[in-house]
Amino acid sequence: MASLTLDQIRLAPKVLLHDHLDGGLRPATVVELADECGYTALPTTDVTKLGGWFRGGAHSGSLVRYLETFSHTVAVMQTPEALARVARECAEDLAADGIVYAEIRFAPELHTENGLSLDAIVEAVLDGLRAGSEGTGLHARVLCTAMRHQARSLEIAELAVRWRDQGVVGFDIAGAEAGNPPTRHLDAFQYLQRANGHFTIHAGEAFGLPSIWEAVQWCNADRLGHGVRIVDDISVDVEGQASLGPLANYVRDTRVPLEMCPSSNVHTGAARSIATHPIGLLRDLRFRVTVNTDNRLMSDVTLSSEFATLVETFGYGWSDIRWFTLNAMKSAFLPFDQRLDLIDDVIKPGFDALAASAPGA
Ligand SMILES: O=c1[nH]cnc2c1ncn2[C@H]1C[C@H](O)[C@@H](CO)O1
Ligand SMILES: [Zn+2]
Repeated sequence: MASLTLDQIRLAPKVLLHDHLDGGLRPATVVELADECGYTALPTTDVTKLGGWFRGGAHSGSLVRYLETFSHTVAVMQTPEALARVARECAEDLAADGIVYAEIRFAPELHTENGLSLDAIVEAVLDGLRAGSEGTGLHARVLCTAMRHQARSLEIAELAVRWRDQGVVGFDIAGAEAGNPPTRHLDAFQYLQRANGHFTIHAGEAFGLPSIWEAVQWCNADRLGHGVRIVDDISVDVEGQASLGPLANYVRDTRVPLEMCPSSNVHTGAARSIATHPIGLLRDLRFRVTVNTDNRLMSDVTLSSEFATLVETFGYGWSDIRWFTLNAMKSAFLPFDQRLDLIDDVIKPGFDALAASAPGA
């Protein structure tokens, strides 16, 4: 049977849980905003070349080098207008890709260079997302990220709780993983638990099982950002029989959602290739796997292109994309009744209609 095309996948009602606002700018917007705010350190102001530069810098095989490219996007996101524009365009781009629910994350503490307050930063992003989603099928929400090498996580967790009824649905920590374990921010995670808040933790990307173990067993993370290194606790024998260690069993048994970002993992060196990416094994073993973009600009992906790559590599069809999508919607930090409404009224009917009209695989 013919495999699904990118255009077909674009039509599917998809869900995105892991996407960085400062990793998803349009190259033309970076150039225009740099011009407006007088930022002169861009490697080039040629839009095509700049897009290529971000890809080239990001595909370095090192998370630390990958993260260096963000200095340019963050530099041009220092006013309410710039933040709102980037957020509006983000929502427009996700809606155009057929996404019906998205959690967009960013680190407010990175946008204070001109003296903006953390609240003003969140407000501008929420305004932009609202404007870009209007009239589309997209429901956009925000996760406030704290940078794991800094010491503002409790403050950012409090910020997330302060804005929780206005579009912020959770918290995250990101940045260089090695040397900055999740327990460094235990007070923020404990505060969020007392406040009945939700959070995900980037763990098991550039560092292995100890990071995942801390995120799950010390910090009580609701979800794991990436979590690819959970495969280090799984062995597969010559007959293809998998056996799981205690942490892998725990993660699967308790249905901890894994926010997997295959292309980003290849670019940062967390996986050697898409074909050898643990997502294939983890999907077969029925972990609660979701598919995500991470950074659309740096990794040059959309959620649809990411699915198309998986279709090509693993031979996935509609039923697999639907499974990943339902996993993602079930794992969203949106209230249960709203998750259910999107599943019953949008996602299931959408996939049923597509499978009937374009049976592909
Ligand atoms: O994949 C990632 N791992 C760790 N940190 C990341 C990743 N992608 C983006 N970040 C960082 C860089 C951004 O400036 C920050 C907030 O979005 O999060
Ligand atoms: Zn990320």
